[in-house]
Amino acid sequence: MTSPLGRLRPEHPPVRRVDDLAAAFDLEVAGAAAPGRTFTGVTMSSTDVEPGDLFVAVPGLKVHGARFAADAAARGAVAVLTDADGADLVPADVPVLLTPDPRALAGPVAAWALDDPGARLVTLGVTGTNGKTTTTYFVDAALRAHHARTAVLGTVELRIGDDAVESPRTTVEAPVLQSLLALAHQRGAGALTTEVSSHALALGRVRGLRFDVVGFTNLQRDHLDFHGDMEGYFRDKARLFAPEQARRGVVVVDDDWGRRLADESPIPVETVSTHVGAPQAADATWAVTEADIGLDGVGSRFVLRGPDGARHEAHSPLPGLVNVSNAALAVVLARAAGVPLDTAIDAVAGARAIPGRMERVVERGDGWPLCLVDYAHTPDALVLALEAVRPITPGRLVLVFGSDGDRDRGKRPIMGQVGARLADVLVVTDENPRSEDPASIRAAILAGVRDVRPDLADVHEATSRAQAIRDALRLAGPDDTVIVTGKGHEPTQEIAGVFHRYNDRDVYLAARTEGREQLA
Ligand SMILES: CC(=O)N[C@H]1[C@@H](OP(=O)(O)OP(=O)(O)OC[C@H]2O[C@@H](n3ccc(=O)[nH]c3=O)[C@H](O)[C@@H]2O)O[C@H](CO)[C@@H](O)[C@@H]1O[C@H](C)C(=O)N[C@@H](C)C(=O)N[C@H](CCC(=O)O)C(=O)O
Ligand SMILES: Nc1ncnc2c1ncn2[C@@H]1O[C@H](COP(=O)(O)OP(=O)(O)OP(=O)(O)O)[C@@H](O)[C@H]1O
Repeated sequence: MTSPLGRLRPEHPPVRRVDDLAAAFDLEVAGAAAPGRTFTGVTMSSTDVEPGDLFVAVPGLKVHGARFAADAAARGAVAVLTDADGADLVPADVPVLLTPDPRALAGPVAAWALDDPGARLVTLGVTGTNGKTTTTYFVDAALRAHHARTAVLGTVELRIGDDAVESPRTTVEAPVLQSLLALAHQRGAGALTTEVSSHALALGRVRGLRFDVVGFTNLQRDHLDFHGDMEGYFRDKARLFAPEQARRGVVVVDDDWGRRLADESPIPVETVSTHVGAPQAADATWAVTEADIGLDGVGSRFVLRGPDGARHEAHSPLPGLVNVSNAALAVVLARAAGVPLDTAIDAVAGARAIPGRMERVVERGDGWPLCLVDYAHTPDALVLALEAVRPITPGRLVLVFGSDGDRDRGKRPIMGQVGARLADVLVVTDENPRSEDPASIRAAILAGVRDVRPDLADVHEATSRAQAIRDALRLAGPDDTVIVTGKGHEPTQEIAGVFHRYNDRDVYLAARTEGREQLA
């Protein structure tokens, strides 16, 4: 992708005085005097500093950002906001604003500097372990049907209207979020939706923005290295449902965590039950009361019962029951954000493909199998993905997969077992080996495959991911489905510390352009 969003900053930002900032946030000014000094931007990373910026130096998990204050000043930073430890590291000629917790203040200060851009458009945030990306794209589809232009931020990309850049992470740092809100407003967007990761909530990346509506998908075991235990993980997620962070919320109550969040939420919430026949459906504000998985592979039909008891026919445009959950949540979120219900239902039904999320890259026909890309990179997600694809596969299900290096080793044989149990033909290959030996990762996966399929029938191994996809296409017939999982939209593959440009979708498309006879 090129960079049509430029520097991710608004044009002609307001000019702010450093001493006005100090007065507004009751900050002590140390170091060099600041009278008359002005700033026009805020950043937390010295490498992103532009002339005229305020540099927010936070105590990091690895290093104190103030170590880079001299670098920031050399690039044109006019003042530094930091804590007492950081202040000692700032060059004497640079004004310092002191706060005990600079990370917590980064968002509010950036919002103040840009005249609170979040208040000028409708804002939505989606959190939860799984389904954030999918739900934000469904919500965005509904918002697009109601606003002339929208923005969507998350793991896949940072998009305003039709301009997009690759995203550095699921939720950008607080000053970047505020800049994007201002830029989106400047470019005529009426609404912005962002994924909100648990890391973002723990590290204050959405502070300073009060969302109009926030949503919760589900909570499953993940990221416990960072949050400590499930209780800590839940507490961090629940921060999004605080009065200073959001006006109202929508919570999927399919799991115990969602029910607890709805019970304890200090902001008003609507609840959504998405499992047909679940006991909580009776008390939920909204409930999915019927769901038929579409056998055409295009998605599912479902019925959403509203708070007044009315039944609404709706559709999820992606396969699998999880996407009925995501679509139901998206419809209710969009309605809470002001989109008429019927408009939201129609727009979600027609949502366009989400990069790397059950993405149909090549349609079945002309001798080609149906070719999909999905981001499933955990055993649970792989089960869901393969179960969703089975009903739309008249022939054999061909799976191309691997597992990440330098990450959870325990899941590798489990991924192998899942693949061997639920797919017919396996091509085991590499994901992002990072610093590990790719062959030993594949061997760990194959050990799991062997537990289920000791003779390794229809099991193949490929040392290059692109070759693995081509092998799968060669093995697949027109009634088969090929699904490549694990990397989704990712534009690179990390091998031995080097990021190589690589994308699963591109490999499918290149093969189709070359023609089936060239696949050998
Ligand atoms: C665990 C975690 O989230 N760490 C975040 C944290 O890093 P840190 O505290 O270790 O920062 P540090 O490296 O010690 O540096 C301290 C400060 O010095 C600054 N610095 C550093 C070097 C330099 O040259 N100049 C400079 O100014 C840094 O910008 C930082 O502000 O603060 C940094 C900046 O504030 C973040 O960039 C960094 O995110 C890292 C890159 C990251 O990968 N985070 C992942 C885990 C993450 O946030 N993931 C979630 C999604 C999770 C999911 O659902 O899958 C996400 O939202 O993407
Ligand atoms: N509602 C859901 N419940 C459980 N699993 C889901 C749900 N929605 C999607 N998934 C599975 O999780 C995987 C990731 O989906 P998605 O990218 O939408 O989630 P995410 O929360 O954005 O995750 P990530 O932050 O890793 O991108 C998909 O491959 C899908 O198989």
